[in-house]
Amino acid sequence: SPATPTSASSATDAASADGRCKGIVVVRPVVYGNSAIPFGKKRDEDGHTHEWTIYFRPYNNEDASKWIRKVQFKLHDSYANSTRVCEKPPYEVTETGWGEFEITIRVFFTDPNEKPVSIYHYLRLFQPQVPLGNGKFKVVCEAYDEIIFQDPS
Ligand SMILES: O=C(Nc1ccc(C(=O)N2CC(c3nccs3)C2)s1)[C@@H]1CCCN1
Repeated sequence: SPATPTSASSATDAASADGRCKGIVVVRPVVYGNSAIPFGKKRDEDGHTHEWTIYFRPYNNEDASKWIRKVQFKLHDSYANSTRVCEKPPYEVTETGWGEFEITIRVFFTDPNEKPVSIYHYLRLFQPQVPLGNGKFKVVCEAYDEIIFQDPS
């Protein structure tokens, strides 16, 4: 096979037969998690106690749609349409409920060579509290992570 460059002076130098850029690593910092606000009292019609939002976003304020094709949020099966799809930013779902459960976040990429990734977040309604300044509080439970693309297209 033709001699491959020992060091890629640029991504185009490192392109190989399959169109991937060998030796290139792209790191995408992300944040995912949920916020929640208590109603204050249980809602009579369904017993729900909180409004919450589950979200996935780039850590920096970039246009995520350049590398993210869509984001799916798989809620508990008791929710109608329990697989929610965001085709464009913001990648978030706001719902109401009374308890905590695991949500699967599945991220699909614009690069057809990249498989989707699944991220698991346990919805939190009670801790950690963040004061709103008016004697009330919200809950924010989120994590920083990085999506690593090895030899991207
Ligand atoms: O809480 C928990 N699981 C939950 C699953 C779903 C929950 C919820 O909040 N809701 C269902 C939804 C709807 N109600 C009516 C129509 S959809 C509102 S809570 C577990 C149990 C032990 C520890 N955590």
